[in-house]
Amino acid sequence: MTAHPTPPHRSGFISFVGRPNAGKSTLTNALVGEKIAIISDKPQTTRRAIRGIVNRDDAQIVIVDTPGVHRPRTLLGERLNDVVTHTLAEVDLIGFCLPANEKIGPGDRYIARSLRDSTKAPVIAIVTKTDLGKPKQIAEALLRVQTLQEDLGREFAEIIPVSAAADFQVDTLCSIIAGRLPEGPKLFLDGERTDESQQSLIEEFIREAALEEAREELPHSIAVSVSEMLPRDDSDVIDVHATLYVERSSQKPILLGHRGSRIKHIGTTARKQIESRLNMRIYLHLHISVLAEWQRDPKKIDRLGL
Ligand SMILES: Nc1nc2c(ncn2[C@@H]2O[C@H](COP(=O)(O)OP(=O)(O)OP(=O)(O)O)[C@@H](O)[C@H]2O)c(=O)[nH]1
Repeated sequence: MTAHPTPPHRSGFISFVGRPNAGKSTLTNALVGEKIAIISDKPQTTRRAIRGIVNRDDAQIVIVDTPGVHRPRTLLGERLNDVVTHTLAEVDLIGFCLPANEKIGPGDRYIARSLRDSTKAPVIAIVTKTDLGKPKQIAEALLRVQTLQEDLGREFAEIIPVSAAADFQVDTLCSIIAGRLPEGPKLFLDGERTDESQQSLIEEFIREAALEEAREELPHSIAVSVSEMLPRDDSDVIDVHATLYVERSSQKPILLGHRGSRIKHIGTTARKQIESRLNMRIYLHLHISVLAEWQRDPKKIDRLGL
């Protein structure tokens, strides 16, 4: 009997791109197995590159979840696009997410051309949300995807249908990604799932809770900044002070709710998420402040660390 040689360990970075709502965050979470990127029904909720790490016996996959590439309309949009281009130039692999239940549009072609211009990394076409389509539609979607190769300027390394929601082919995708990373040792220690700072994660969780509450009224106008995290002397509780920024004073009461009921609810939801995900005990002090037109002002964006 001949012993099989152990396959080499691989490690590297992958970034998922795709237009808003393509399912990038959900896929990241399905692969990493923990809620790290924030998810929302509203597009453009992912504001910064968040890394999730998948540790396997044969590979370590570091996922850099980028905001959707899109034509910038505001300064914040431009910054997000800068982050994206910067990130794309440095990754080993790209996963281009294309929802099975939607036609390929100008947005997808724009992304394909951005990829052509900004990276030489292999691109895997991932047809997402297959649970939303019939087999015939999925087959058609897989064919349609190939037309993007013209804009991409090269062939896709793979084309694979997945559903993060129905856990269809997520493991297969994981193996494909692992197999395409360069040989190398682990880049992050075991047990580490994200290198995003605790504070940023806390901000993301609060923002997600606020979006859940005020989805209809304030789709994009909420930013969150943690100002202080103070450990208590007499217990392991940490007092976290955070501010939710809205753009207009008329938006303040929306977040406050009747007698502060909404902000209270946001606080409870966020605290529970933070405590269970980050394994810490906190007391959350939430404040609401108006930062007028923060999306268009570079100084204000800097203040929020975006
Ligand atoms: N049915 C179904 N819905 C999905 C699946 N993946 C994602 N979704 C939903 O699609 C919506 C968008 O998913 P996200 O993961 O936030 O998409 P995204 O590409 O990260 O979006 P942005 O952050 O806006 O760029 C959410 O409502 C998800 O619940 C899936 O496999 N099946």
